[in-house]
Amino acid sequence: MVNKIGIIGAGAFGTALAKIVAEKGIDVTMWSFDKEGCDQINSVHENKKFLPGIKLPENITATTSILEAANDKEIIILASPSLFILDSVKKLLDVPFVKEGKTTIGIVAKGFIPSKDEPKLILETIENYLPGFYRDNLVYISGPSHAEEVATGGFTGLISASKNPKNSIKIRELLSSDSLNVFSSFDVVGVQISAAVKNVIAIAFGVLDAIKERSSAIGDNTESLLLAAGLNEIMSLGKSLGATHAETFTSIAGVGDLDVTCRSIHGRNRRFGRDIILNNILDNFKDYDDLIDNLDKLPYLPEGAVAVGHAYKLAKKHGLKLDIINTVWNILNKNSTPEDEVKKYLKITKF
Ligand SMILES: NC(=O)C1=CN([C@@H]2O[C@H](COP(=O)(O)OP(=O)(O)OC[C@H]3O[C@@H](n4cnc5c(N)ncnc54)[C@H](O)[C@@H]3O)[C@@H](O)[C@H]2O)C=CC1
Ligand SMILES: O=C(CO)COP(=O)(O)O
Repeated sequence: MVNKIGIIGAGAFGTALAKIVAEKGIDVTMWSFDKEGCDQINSVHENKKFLPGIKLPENITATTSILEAANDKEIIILASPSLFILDSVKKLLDVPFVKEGKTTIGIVAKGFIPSKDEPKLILETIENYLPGFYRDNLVYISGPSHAEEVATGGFTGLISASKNPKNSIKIRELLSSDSLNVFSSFDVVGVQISAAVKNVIAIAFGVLDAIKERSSAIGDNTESLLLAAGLNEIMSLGKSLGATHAETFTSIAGVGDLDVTCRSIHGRNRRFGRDIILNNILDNFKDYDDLIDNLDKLPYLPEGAVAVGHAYKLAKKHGLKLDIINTVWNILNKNSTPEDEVKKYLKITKF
């Protein structure tokens, strides 16, 4: 029986998972990037910036020392956003328990990692940094799981994907609770592609959703069309990159997460798409690079804005015509107006 774990990253999701685990009587040490957030978790038992209004159990403690959070823990969950995950992994390399392979590592970040040749999946990148014995032993955790609902006990399904079934079961047992139902999968590639690309589709969905408020040319029918087409793009890219199980895309890791990210009021990628239309948010950035360099100026993190650049490159490399990914890429690069890009995608002339 595991009695203490480390969670690297004290954002909304890391905190929500910490709460689920701590309520089972397992002590949780969280690594927090920011000192103020760390102090708040320890003093008032709340993560006011990333998960406000949620009282945290007292067996969750926070620290700004990765060593303290990760050493001597049988399981570590990496919950930094995809943009920063590699920095967190590099810091883990000095942790004796990690160096000696004594820990099982789960990862929840959704996105790609840039590399010289072509964008890489999170697990394969992390494996290359960690000692060799972690190869094929990491666990990827995904599924439709907005932190706000996980933290308040909203019934949620998750997928625990690993090439090593013992490890996926270990994470499944750690996270399973009255409100969290966790399933195992071997398809680490399919699950990761689904998680990264649904964020891109959700930006397109948000754009459409905002236009829907202004025009009867876009309705629920149009949005479902986008969802179905989006799932096809996820599947095409997934198959090209080595997804092993077709069922991944019809599971909670595929269509489930796509649906919640597109439709939930908690969805940040959807919100970003809506802000593009309703608040002209792209006017604040010179170009795509400026947007990516200044993502931290937004009040929320739309990881799909980063993922679209990677997905666009991968689609090109694999000779895939993925129209929604192209549309979001064109919108963020301001190749024409978002409305014109949507018209082009739908092959219509006016709203
Ligand atoms: N929020 C959600 O509902 C869910 C999130 N996820 C995934 O979990 C990962 C974490 O997302 P959230 O918890 O939502 O993040 P968040 O947006 O709530 O928090 C961002 C976190 O990043 C930290 N941070 C900022 N700059 C940093 C840096 N330079 N280095 C390291 N950390 C830094 C912040 O201190 C904060 O802890 C993401 O990849 C996301 O896709 C997965 C499922 C659900
Ligand atoms: O992955 C998520 C839900 O499963 C969170 O999606 P957003 O990043 O769009 O909020």
